[in-house]
Amino acid sequence: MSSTLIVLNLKTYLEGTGEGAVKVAQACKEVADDSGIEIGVAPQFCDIYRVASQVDLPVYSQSLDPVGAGSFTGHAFAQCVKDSGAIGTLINHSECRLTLANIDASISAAKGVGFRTIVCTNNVATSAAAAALGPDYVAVEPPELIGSGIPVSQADPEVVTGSVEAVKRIDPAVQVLCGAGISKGEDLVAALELGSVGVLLASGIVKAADPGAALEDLVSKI
Ligand SMILES: O=C(CO)COP(=O)(O)O
Repeated sequence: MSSTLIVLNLKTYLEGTGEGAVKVAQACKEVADDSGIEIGVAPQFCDIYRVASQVDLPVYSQSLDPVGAGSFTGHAFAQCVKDSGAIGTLINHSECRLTLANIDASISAAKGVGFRTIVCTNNVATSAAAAALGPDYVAVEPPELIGSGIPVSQADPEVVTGSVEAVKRIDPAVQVLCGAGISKGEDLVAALELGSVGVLLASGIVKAADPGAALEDLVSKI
């Protein structure tokens, strides 16, 4: 039985010097501690160090580049992201898409530093393709539902069940998350009932008037 995972992607919703990201991460930690459910947070690169050094919570980068040390201006180098305090990374988010070759190379770079890898996909076919590259998780998020407030579990349950089936067929060790429009307790329950092991989410929590209360609601039904 896989354990439930929630990853909160902060995207570029929060301005300032990281205080907002730390505050949301603290709310995640409180809810994780109270509920026993693993919650991770993916802040902007510039906030990783601050969040990871102030909050005892798994921190992910929002992407990672397939580069080593050297002349790679403007890239996110896995070792430095790790040294900043991250334990894993999103790869190929819909808002930060990569070529197939670079998804593969980013997974290798991430694994090279012991990172947990979450490859985002947009449909069943790309979920299957991502599974063939051997990440820890595939997170299926239909782009048209991202930020819509309409949960994928309701609007497109087949993309979740189809991804779960396809991924299992390709590599049973890869686990599936789903995301897009997830914000409420019933959305998380539905996501789990569709066979995913958790959710990747953003606006429903980050933009809520009280992110802590929104997180409490998210975990309230399991
Ligand atoms: O893109 C997402 C998480 O990575 C989903 O975003 P929303 O939760 O805002 O729909």
